[in-house]
Amino acid sequence: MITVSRLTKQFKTAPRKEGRFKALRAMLSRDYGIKEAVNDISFSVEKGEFVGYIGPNGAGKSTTIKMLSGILHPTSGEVRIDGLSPHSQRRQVSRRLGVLFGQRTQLWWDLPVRDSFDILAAMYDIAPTVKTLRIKELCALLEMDPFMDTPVRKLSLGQRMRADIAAALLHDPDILFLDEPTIGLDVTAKRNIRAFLRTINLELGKTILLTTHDMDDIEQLCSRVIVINDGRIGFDGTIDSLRDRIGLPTIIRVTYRKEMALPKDDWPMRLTNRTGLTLTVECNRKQIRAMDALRLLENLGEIEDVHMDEPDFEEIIHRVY
Ligand SMILES: Nc1ncnc2c1ncn2[C@@H]1O[C@H](COP(=O)(O)OP(=O)(O)OP(=O)(O)O)[C@@H](O)[C@H]1O
Repeated sequence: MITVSRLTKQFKTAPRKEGRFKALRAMLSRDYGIKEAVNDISFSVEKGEFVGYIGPNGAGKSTTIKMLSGILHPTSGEVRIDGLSPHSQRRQVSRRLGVLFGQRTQLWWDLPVRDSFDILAAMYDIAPTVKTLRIKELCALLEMDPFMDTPVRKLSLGQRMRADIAAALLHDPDILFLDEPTIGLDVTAKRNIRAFLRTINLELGKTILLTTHDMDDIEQLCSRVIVINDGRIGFDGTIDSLRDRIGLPTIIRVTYRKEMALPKDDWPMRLTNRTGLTLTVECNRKQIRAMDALRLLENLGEIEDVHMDEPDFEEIIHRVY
């Protein structure tokens, strides 16, 4: 559905510590620097996938999304959306694509939400009956009724984000590019938006590429994660395979009913603490499966309680960056 082949984007950058006009002259001459914002990346996304596209600040995420949606032209390489080029076949591609940049709104600031939707519907040539039905559905799903007649500038951030998501879905695209859809939202608003995105992915089969700095978004929504760092892809796979690759330990705390035996030296886990009848061990999922670890712990005595802490996802991502 989405194919990215050897995609590169270079930006010209003015030399530093130059005056304004010197910098301009440098841009026009050959005396400028080159920033490789995206450097030879390739990946493809199948229909119905929910992919997290993550990386530290300045890694090249927005630049990629802009090339994928036809806003920016690649320096080299190719993007295909359903076999079409987002740049040369922009109109056809835009019918299949919904794009959201969470930091900016695509709605008209001074107009009521309803009027913004009307303009967008006209731009996408949506028939009036279809438009009415779709707005009604989106209104119900995103609970927008209370603010449909409010000017966009008066909406809370959570309301504005819901209206923007509805705007991106108004023409019923199959593919969604979401750049920071939960930025700045409170816990409840985030939870509601995640639930909505999960529904449209699972029940309506929308293909979603999500850029976010919120690792809970990724962990709760994405079946696959692509990590970009300094313009290059550093990882592409499932969250579980990312956990395995980084290899942070799972921590298991076991409380026994009565005095237990202690592990032998050749144990495949590390005993980190013993307090009374409680043992804390670290095990690496690459070396031992959780079920096997529990079996070994059972051999030491009768277990009363088990607590298992998976490595923190933020910590895993921190190691990848
Ligand atoms: N128009 C431009 N001209 C010059 N450099 C640019 C331009 N746009 C982006 N860059 C540079 O390209 C790099 C990648 O930027 P991009 O906005 O894609 O990063 P990002 O991963 O989206 O970052 P963030 O998480 O902070 O939004 C950065 O170093 C940025 O400064």
